[in-house]
Amino acid sequence: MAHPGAYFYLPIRSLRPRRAYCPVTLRPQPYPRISAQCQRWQSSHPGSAGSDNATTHLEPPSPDLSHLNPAPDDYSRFIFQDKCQVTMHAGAGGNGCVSFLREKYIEEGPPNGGDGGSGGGLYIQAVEGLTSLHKLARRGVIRASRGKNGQGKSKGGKRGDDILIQVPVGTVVREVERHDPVEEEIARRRIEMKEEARRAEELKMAEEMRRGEEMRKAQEMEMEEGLERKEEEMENEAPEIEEGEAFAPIRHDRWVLYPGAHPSDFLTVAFPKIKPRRQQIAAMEPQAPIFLDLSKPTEKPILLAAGGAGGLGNPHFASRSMGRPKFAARGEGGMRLELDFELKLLADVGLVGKPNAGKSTLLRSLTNSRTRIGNWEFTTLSPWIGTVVIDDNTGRPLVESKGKTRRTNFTIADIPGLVEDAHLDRGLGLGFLRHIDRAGILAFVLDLSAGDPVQELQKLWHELGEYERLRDAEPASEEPEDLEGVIDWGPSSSGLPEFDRPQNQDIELLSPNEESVSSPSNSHAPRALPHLPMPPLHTKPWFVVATKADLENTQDRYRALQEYLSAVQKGLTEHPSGNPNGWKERLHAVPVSAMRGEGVSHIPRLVMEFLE
Ligand SMILES: Nc1nc2c(ncn2[C@@H]2O[C@H](COP(=O)(O)OP(=O)(O)OP(=O)(O)O)[C@@H](O)[C@H]2O)c(=O)[nH]1
Ligand SMILES: [Mg+2]
Repeated sequence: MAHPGAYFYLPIRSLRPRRAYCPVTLRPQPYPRISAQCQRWQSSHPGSAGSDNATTHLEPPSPDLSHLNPAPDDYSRFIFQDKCQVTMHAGAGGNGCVSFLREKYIEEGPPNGGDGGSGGGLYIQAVEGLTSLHKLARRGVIRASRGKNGQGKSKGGKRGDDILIQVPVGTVVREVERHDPVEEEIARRRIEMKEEARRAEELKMAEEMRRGEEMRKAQEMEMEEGLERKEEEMENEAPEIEEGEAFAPIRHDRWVLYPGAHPSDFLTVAFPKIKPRRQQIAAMEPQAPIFLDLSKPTEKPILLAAGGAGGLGNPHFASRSMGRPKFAARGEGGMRLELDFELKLLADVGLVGKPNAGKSTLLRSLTNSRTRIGNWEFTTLSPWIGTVVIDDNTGRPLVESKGKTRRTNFTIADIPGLVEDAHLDRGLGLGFLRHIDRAGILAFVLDLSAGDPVQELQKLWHELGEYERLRDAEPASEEPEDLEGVIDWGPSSSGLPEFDRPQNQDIELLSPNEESVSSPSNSHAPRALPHLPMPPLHTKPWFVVATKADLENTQDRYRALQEYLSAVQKGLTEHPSGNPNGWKERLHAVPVSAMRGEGVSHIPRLVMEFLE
């Protein structure tokens, strides 16, 4: 036990209770205006913003609001990419092995070369939690590994490792180009067989003509010199050599030769005509050309391209006439795919507003994002995606989900500010209007302190409408004039491809008479992909976030905005987009002070209503 005298030496400061850090005392100004507006909004929307327990969960007392009004250098860099093209290679199959059993007293054992391992496949999966394609874009070329070669003693080669690429939900994958060695080999064989059939036909005709000629000559001779002389002539004729029977040069791209063999050993070897092979799993590949609309998370990875089949070892070629074949098959090559990835759904909610409206501050107050905030226009120069976690990762949802799919979070995109005539590429260009196009729900962020919010809303809708008009007119003007040789294809309406390729289609040898199957997959010219079809902007659910409600003279403006929206909803006023079919089921204007973090808790509730 310490001596009571010891306390005498302690500094007096340490004995005093520490004063808790309290932002309220640091910023003593009350904000009665926003609180009053929020309360009114709550009472008018009892379902969505009541004073139930969930509110207290959603809006825990924030001890520190400095992150909502940060210093100019307090932000992080957000790398974002919504489009990219990637070249992907499936692994080639390993080669078969040429080997023979060697044992004591067995001089020339039977063949025992193992088969090569199959190459690694390419898989894709859409997962939640990813928001950008920049990681994929950085990889550029992706290769699955090759299967290992077979070995002696009938040891098969190890199969190559598969590659799984993960993309954000809402990604659309389209094929730009493909190079399929198996398909090419099939096409080459088809040409060869046609050529052979043509040559056989020619020989047959030549033979018939020769026979006819001989008959004619014989008759003449019979008449002129007699039968004896004709027989003499026929004996002197050269023996028939069928061109088709000549041995073709060895195809080293298809065969592995026994290293111990001499090239002359193969002069009389007739290499079997084996069909190009595919792995069984290749039947699961989506139909070419690939079009995948990954609008939902995919539980199981989807196969894009199976690796090449492994080559067969030499025992496969043993026959009665050739007991010890000194060759084995090489593995089939892997497919090369050039794929275009595009985010069709950037985020569940897109923040649309003029520069300096307070979009980034709103995103900061809703999420943990560290987007840049500044009191000047174009603080945000590229989209930022934030995730609103609605179950706090505790398993107990803060917003009760009524739908079957229990969502635990949703994403919000902070998009650079929209200026007047943005559709004419003013401001930060048309690029970010494309991002607005890719948001599921539009949240119009209106600065109540900046002027008439109704007018502002109408201007924003006008820009969107003009952009939409240009966007829809674009494909026609971009159509290439010369369409010859371009293979036209339309994305499947069902989104996900149908896995209906017959199992044995790939290993079937086509008869020479068969017409060549159109193979759009093998067209080598890269195709200009058409624009992704997007739903019309005016049909998307939308709501208004009336921000900076803590400032002076904002109450009347908010009231006017509310009246305007209820008139639109009732059909008394034209939809701000000017389109009679514009979405106006449930129009809300949520007053918030993003900088104070007040009123923002209603937004997750509202968004969840829309999402369900
Ligand atoms: N008083 C008040 N000021 C706010 C509020 N929200 C944002 N601001 C201020 O408004 C200014 C602009 O905020 P930002 O969030 O950067 O605006 P923005 O819409 O992202 O602007 P851009 O990125 O340029 O398009 C900053 O100085 C913020 O502090 C608010 O609710 N109340
Ligand atoms: Mg911003």
